[in-house]
Amino acid sequence: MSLLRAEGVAKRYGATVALEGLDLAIAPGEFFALLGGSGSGKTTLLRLVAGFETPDAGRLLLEGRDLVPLPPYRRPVAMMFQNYALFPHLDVFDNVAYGLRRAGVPSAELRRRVAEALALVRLAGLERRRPHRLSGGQRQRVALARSLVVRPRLLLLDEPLAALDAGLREATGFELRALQRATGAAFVMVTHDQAEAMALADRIGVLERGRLVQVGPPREVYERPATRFVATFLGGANLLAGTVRADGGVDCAEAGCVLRPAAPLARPAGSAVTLALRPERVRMRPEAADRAAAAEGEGPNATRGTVVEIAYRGELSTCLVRLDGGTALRVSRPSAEGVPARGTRVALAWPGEALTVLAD
Ligand SMILES: Nc1ncnc2c1ncn2[C@@H]1O[C@H](COP(=O)(O)OP(=O)(O)OP(=O)(O)O)[C@@H](O)[C@H]1O
Repeated sequence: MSLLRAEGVAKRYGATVALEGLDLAIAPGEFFALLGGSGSGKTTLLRLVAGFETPDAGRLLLEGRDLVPLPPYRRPVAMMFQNYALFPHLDVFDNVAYGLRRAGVPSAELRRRVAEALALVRLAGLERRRPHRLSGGQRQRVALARSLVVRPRLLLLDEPLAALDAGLREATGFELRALQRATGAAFVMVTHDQAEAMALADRIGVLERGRLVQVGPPREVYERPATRFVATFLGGANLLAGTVRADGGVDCAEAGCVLRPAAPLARPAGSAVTLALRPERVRMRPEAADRAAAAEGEGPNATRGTVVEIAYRGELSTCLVRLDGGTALRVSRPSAEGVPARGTRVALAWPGEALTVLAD
């Protein structure tokens, strides 16, 4: 049985539709990432589940029980806010103990559970510090301890890593995963960072203007995006528009070749279609390098162009290749393999399974 079920959940603020008929099921112990651009409704969904807002329509069930009539503190749900929302006048111990005191937990048990939570986030020894004397990473861990000490079945995290610097973010991400495994709670994390969502989550849900447009494991969502938005939001796919041929291929003037996906398209000849092509799936060779390259730029799924820009991104470099038809294609490859210089004529080719047909 799923831990949390959202059925047809809708929320608007005046004329603004924040969420529209949203259906979602979260499994016990799952790490789920809600991914979407600014204003897509991510925080609204968390606030509805936590009980800080009421849905206009639809149902929210936790283990089959209706959550909506319950006040926030009666829900087996904790929320960690983006700015951590620590009490500045309370020290670490009292910040973490807050929820237990409110629930009337006796003091011996309270001390034991706070110690346990602080050990879990590796903050033992800092009990008497106030938040302003902690680093950003330590504050984040106090906020986590405060959320976990109440032993929620579900922890909601709003951009938990956003306030940390890049170096700390990856390490903290690993810690979040380890904490999630250790506690067995389901985590639902909101983020606008696709790399973070893919690295941490068991499943990703992509929100676009209040609608969940795709839900699935990171690899599936990345490799088989359902819509243009998902294709470009996750990893910046190339979008190629064309017309379906009678043989199931696609005439694509902008690519300057016929596109041939792994399976022929079952759409009427002449219909318009858009396909996604991931930058890292495109092979690229200098045009005159050898005979193989001369053949590589011809036939289906192959074209030619000129490297016009190169962006070095550490592990990967992305080249912008201006095709002879005028369109620019993004092509990335491991920096260690070397990248052709700007101005180099290149032959490009890709396998049929690198093409994904989009719904819109
Ligand atoms: N209290 C409110 N009053 C009016 N409009 C609101 C309120 N809260 C959210 N909205 C609107 O609802 C929509 C969804 O907002 P939400 O905060 O859920 O987005 P988000 O995906 O979390 O965005 P961000 O990444 O920028 O935090 C936005 O258009 C926002 O302006």
